[in-house]
Amino acid sequence: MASIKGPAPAPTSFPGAENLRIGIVHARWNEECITPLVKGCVESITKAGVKPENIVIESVPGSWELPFGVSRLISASQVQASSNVSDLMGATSLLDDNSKPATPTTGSAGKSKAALDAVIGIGVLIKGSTMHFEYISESCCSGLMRIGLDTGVPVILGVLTALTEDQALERSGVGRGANKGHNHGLDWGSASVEMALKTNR
Ligand SMILES: O=Nc1c(NC[C@H](O)[C@H](O)[C@H](O)CO)[nH]c(=O)[nH]c1=O
Repeated sequence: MASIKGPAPAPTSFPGAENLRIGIVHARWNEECITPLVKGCVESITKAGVKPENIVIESVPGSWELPFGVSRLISASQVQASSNVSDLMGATSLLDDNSKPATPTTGSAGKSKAALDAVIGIGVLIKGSTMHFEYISESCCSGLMRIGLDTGVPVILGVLTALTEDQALERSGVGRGANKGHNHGLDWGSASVEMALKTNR
């Protein structure tokens, strides 16, 4: 019997997307999954009509740091929008020499002055032999939820909590077998644009 699981098709048009500014903060663990997930996310955000220069990509060491990184990026973009600071993150940038994002930052963070309209937190957690996975997963997901509710800026959950490497690879669209799976980054990108437009009404 075919599975009933899965998202309903995303909207096919996103009027107003050309005015949006979207942030992506991704962890740097399990980059064989992170890289396609970030690329899929950027692909669906630009396909929805967001200008590439309005997509800001930052990276953090791991999923534990995602809530802090997302929170920091949102507040920095709001400061920039209100005070026209030239560099999005200033001296305390999340992005430094040894933390280049999985894909080059498509946006030029210092150029656009609007605050971020939505942010996606992307991480890949793979169960190991200890309880580390459970504690990071719960803290990361509840932290990201809280930031969205506290700030009013939609925060999209882009965290894979996989029990096996194959689960993670397949949900990144790069499965090892004949079934490459589905790149969930595509869904996260569409969700960020939809939620940003719902919030900007
Ligand atoms: O342990 N496994 C993982 C992990 N650990 C690091 C953690 O997120 C954090 O960066 C460090 O504890 C430092 O604070 N981070 C991930 O994104 N995925 C994992 O699968």
